[in-house]
Amino acid sequence: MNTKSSSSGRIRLGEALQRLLPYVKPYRLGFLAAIVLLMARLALDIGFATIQQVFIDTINSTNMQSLTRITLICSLACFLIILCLMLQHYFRFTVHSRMAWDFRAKLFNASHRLPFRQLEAMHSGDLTSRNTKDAGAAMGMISSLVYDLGYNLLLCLVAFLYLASMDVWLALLALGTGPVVFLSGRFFDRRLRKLFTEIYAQEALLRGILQETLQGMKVIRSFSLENTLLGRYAAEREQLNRLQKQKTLLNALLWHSSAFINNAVMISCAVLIARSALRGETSAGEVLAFIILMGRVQWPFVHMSQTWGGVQESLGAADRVFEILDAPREGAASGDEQDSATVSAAVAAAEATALAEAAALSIQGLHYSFAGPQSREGTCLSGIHLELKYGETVAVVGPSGSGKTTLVRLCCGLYEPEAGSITVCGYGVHDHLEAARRRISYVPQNPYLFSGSIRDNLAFSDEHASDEEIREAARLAGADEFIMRMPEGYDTLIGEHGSTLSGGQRQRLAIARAFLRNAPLLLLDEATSALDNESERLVQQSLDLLMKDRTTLVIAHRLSTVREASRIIVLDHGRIVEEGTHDALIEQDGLYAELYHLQFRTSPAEELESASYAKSLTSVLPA
Ligand SMILES: Nc1ncnc2c1ncn2[C@@H]1O[C@H](COP(=O)(O)OP(=O)(O)OP(=O)(O)O)[C@@H](O)[C@H]1O
Repeated sequence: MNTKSSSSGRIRLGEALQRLLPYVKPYRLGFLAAIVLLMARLALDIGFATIQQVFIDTINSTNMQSLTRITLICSLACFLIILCLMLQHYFRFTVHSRMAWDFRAKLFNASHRLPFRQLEAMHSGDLTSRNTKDAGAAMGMISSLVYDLGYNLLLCLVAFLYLASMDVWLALLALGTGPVVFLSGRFFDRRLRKLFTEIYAQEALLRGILQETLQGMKVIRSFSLENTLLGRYAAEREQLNRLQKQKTLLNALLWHSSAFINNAVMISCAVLIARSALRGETSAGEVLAFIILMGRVQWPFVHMSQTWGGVQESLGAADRVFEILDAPREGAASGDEQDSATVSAAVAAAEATALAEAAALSIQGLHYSFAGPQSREGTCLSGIHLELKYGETVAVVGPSGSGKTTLVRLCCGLYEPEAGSITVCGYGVHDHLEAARRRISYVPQNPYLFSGSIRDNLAFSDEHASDEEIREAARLAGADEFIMRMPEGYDTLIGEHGSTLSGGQRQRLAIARAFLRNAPLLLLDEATSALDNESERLVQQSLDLLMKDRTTLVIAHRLSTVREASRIIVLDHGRIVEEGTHDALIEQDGLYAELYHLQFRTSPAEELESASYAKSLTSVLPA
């Protein structure tokens, strides 16, 4: 997905309207109220010209009583116009704001359904911009077209008819030049729309830099990178300034060229009507009414020209928003909708059969490349065959970049295999994504915690879990003790990404989530982050308990894990190059033996410690 500019996916106005108008439905009463108030304002606007005509003629007639009456009517009209404007403003913007939030909700949903590869390719700042500012700007198209453009067209028509009743030729002159004003503005349309798309993309880029900078503040400070990042921000900001300067120039040209044509026509018409007044054919009041009405015929064209500029802006934003809404959904081929409809009975029955017949995890002929199906470059995994029987623990080892993480992500259905299939407890990840995912617990190296309470973070695994179940999961993960020591216990807020917790505590919360989920297949990426010895021991203890009686595919970084695994598979350049038990592979003296000496067996003392630790664990684990 192009994050810098999306000029390729340009949506037409008709199509955009067709897709945005349904959002009006829930708020149609407020929407209609704003239209009715607009019509009232229109009537008052036109009526005001007549009132002013009478006002001036009354001044000339020096009749004091009539003057008082017309002054009161004039004030009342002013008051009503202001009242209409206020109420209309209230309804218009309340409805717009609600529609924009509904639209954002739909976009948020679609963003969650984007294939993971697409998400990886986009900057989160860009996606945030599309979900917030761009969505609001795209929805702004409805109010611009209905309230601004629609109102101005009507005002122009009614004022023209009124004017024509006074002088048909001057009315035609005032009307005839209007389209020239409007069409002269269309000259800028294409450029404006492209510019707006570029501005939105550039703003998204800046938001991304800001977001990254704030999140990486610790690293930035410790490496003294402030100036580098500020420089980068300034360069991108400068580019945004350049684009905004171009936009301002174009808008100035658009608005003022139309205002110039408008003024020239107004002055010519005013001179003609003034000459008629000098000849005694028209009263002073009629001259004033004529000039006001002429303004009402002409000005809408200037205003429409500006509104049209705003519509181009909305279309620029809509291009970026619809790009997300129209992107393919993750697991589009999956039969989960039907699956979830019939989930309770049919799936439970199927599960019994699946459990009896299928392997916990079956990977057949798996091939995956980051460069896409047509490319031979960037092949990440190739010809992977692997079966995990229920209760088995298989360790995956391999040099950095050999494809271990990618393999786990494919099992979770985050990537779509180019060839081959993955089945979890009998459910194909491709065909039954949700069903397969419900049978997986994934414990990553760096668990992601949400800002909120500990309880909320744990309940993500099972929203129906009771407090007791949550506590039991935390107990099993060795987390209950430190949670209870916190001021608010399970209600303690843990800050953004769990920033108030230590690495070991975050790991144990991730393990507690897995206990709570209680899925038959555990995918585990062992933490390599520098945990201190005590934390590592506690985390290891919880993990061993979690793995007990579960089928586990583990990216192993610990000696104890590889030793205890029923099988070890060794990945190299995306292929399984060795497979067997620890002892068999050591004897084979291939890549595993090499890795073992380099990666796992750092010192004989450590090996000894690890072996005795493994022994001690068996005594603490429940039978
Ligand atoms: N999102 C991505 N886009 C393109 N290439 C990627 C992406 N993620 C990983 N790769 C590439 O795929 C290969 C395998 O990466 P992977 O993360 O699966 O390796 P790994 O064995 O888990 O490595 P490590 O042990 O260092 O974590 C690497 O060459 C990596 O550069």
